Amino acid sequence: MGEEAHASVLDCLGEDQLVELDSGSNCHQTVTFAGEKIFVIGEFKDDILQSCGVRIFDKSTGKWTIPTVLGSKPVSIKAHSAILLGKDRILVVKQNLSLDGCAWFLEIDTPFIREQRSILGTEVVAWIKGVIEDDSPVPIVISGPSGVGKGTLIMKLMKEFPSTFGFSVSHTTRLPREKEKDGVHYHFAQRSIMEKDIRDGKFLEYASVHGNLYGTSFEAVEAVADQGKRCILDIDVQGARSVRASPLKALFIFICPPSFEELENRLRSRGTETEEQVQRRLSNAWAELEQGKSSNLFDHVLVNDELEACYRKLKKILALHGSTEPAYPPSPKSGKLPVCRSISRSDEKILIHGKTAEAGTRPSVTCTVEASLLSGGAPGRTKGLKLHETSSDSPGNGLNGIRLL
Ligand SMILES: Nc1nc2c(ncn2[C@@H]2O[C@H](COP(=O)(O)OP(=O)(O)O)[C@@H](O)[C@H]2O)c(=O)[nH]1
Ligand SMILES: Nc1ncnc2c1ncn2[C@@H]1O[C@H](COP(=O)(O)OP(=O)(O)O)[C@@H](O)[C@H]1O
Repeated sequence: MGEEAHASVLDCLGEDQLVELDSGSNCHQTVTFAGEKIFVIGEFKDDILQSCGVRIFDKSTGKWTIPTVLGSKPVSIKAHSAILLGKDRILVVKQNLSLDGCAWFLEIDTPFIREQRSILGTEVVAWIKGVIEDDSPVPIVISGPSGVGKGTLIMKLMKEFPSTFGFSVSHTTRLPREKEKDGVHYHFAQRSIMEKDIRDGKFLEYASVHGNLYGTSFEAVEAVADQGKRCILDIDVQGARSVRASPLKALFIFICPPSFEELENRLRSRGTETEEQVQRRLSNAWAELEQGKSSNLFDHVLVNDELEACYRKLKKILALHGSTEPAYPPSPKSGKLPVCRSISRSDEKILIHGKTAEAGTRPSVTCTVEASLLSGGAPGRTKGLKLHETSSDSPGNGLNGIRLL
């Protein structure tokens, strides 16, 4: 950060909690006060990529720090407003016109940040993207022992309903099988790189399965949602448990074999594993079957005996009739958020003062955010932004109520 910007920040000390360095619609940096620290968010001339950056000024030491930034950050954050929520995170609202990607959270002192600070020995912050919650059907988690037919059932579903379902492409450290393609079946990764990405908060869940590391990145799930499709995750029981514990709502389905002998037959006849690997998968299958059938983790347990019969049951659970692709409610992501001008606070509510894009239709709009509803979450984990219409005077673009969950 240049001397000029330093001076501007220091000039702001003692003023209100939120101070915009460059006032007006082209504000490039905001300053948020959090105890002894001051967080400057925006684009900095000295950042090579000119992407969104964070600088911290510590009043007690009088020093500036460039923190380690975790989570995927907003690509550009030229015009935005920011406000401190509680003591541990900053809400950043970009002046996007589209609802998707307009709201971000910067974690500054959550338990996760404190832990990372002590591990890394540096200042740490983490970005979380706010996502618009809509009424789209939730992702589907499919688990079951190796060789039970998960992949076969998922393939059938995606073939019959190509516009409805999308596969979450996991990362794995295992070697590709003959017909597997990188980026399609899995992202085949080096262990050290995958472990670093896990540390950097890029994974929704991960687990060590049959001696290899497997994980679902946030990006994998978001890529499917961005295509407007319902996401299918093929993950093991440990992964299913992690997803259950995460804010991602999902439907959990466990697939069982008709017998252990049949599972062994299928695994061997698939011919993709060495004898040693088959043995390992079979011995893990006992525990997986035990957990899958006895825990309350799964919403449905399906026995994959005769393939077509099992597939029909799966379609029934997913409310699919015949081969007609279901018509899902339109996503509000295409809606318009009033251009955010500034944010303020009133009791437990955060008010986002905006202007609509179409000049003359509605000169100013205020969105209300329930501050009390903001809590928890790991870095990279998305938060729900619930939109509700609060005004009936402009039905066309009346998305002027925001609730953050
Ligand atoms: N936790 C977790 N498990 C995964 C993920 N991707 C795949 N798995 C599970 O890892 C196990 C082994 O997968 P794979 O090597 O493809 O063998 P297969 O199940 O026999 O086809 C299966 O139980 C998968 O469901 C993931 O991203 N996370
Ligand atoms: N209901 C079924 N009856 C007989 N064979 C099946 C059935 N379902 C799947 N298979 C076969 O079993 C093998 C393992 O299935 P796969 O889908 O790869 O399992 P998973 O993904 O659970 O490891 C494959 O060769 C597949 O064709």
